[in-house]
Amino acid sequence: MTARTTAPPPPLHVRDVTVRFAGLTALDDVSFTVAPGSVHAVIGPNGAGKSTCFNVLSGLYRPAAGTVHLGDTELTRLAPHKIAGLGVARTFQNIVTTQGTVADNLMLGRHALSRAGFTASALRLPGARREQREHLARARELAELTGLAEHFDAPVAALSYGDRKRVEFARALCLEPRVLLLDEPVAGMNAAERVRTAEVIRTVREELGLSVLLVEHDMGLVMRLADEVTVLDFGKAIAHGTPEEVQRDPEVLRAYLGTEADGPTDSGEDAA
Ligand SMILES: Nc1ncnc2c1ncn2[C@@H]1O[C@H](COP(=O)(O)OP(=O)(O)OP(=O)(O)O)[C@@H](O)[C@H]1O
Repeated sequence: MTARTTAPPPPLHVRDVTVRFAGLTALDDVSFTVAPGSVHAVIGPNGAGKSTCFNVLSGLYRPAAGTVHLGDTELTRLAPHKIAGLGVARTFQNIVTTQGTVADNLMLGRHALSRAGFTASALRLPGARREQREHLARARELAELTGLAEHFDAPVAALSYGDRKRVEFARALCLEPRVLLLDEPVAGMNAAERVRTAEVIRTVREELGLSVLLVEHDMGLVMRLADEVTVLDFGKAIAHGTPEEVQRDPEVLRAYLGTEADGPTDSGEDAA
């Protein structure tokens, strides 16, 4: 029994967000909405503002203007741990765990949800022990869902790169998010690992009913997985729509260097 959420997640609204670094406008009045339970991708050429957008959503950057809301709750300018606590969890592009076992890493994710205090856990009081067992059972379920069950007690350092990246993914899921932000989830993976990760993302969305917002350069993954795509270019949102719509959008083709051949097309050898 993996499903936890009974109600669909609230929509995530990004409204008129602007971020400036000295003279550079990294995000310029960007708006989009991640619909409940959807997979929404943010794409764009290098330097378009995708990471900046993620950093605003997860509380690492404060926008000069604009707001982010999860349903009616405003997230703008909250600290990252508060945003995570409100149900928006993220993975990082370049952080891949090498310490401890898979179980240890997933339990770190559960730690934020722990009701028993540190002292009660350290003293192994009965309530804390029960809670610990429940968290471990849930961590095991999420390891199964992300294809890591057979490695649950294995040291992370012994896993393949793709499996290690999925440990990060599973750890974010351990926060029981309603919206999951995935920053280049298949970056650096080989073709087989990309296919596997795409399947896992699809399964997780279906089983847990959460919304997924992803930044990804692998257009095969984006085109097959996303319900909706927002295209950024030089900090502006130049297109929104289904993968098919944005692939045909002349503005998008121009942003990806002018011709259809250079555009965000699916090469056919990518994920899923
Ligand atoms: N901390 C920062 N200080 C100054 N400029 C920054 C900072 N972070 C990003 N930028 C600039 O803001 C713009 C948007 O960068 P961002 O990293 O968001 O783009 P991106 O779409 O994620 O690019 P990539 O696909 O290459 O990762 C770029 O011109 C970048 O150089």
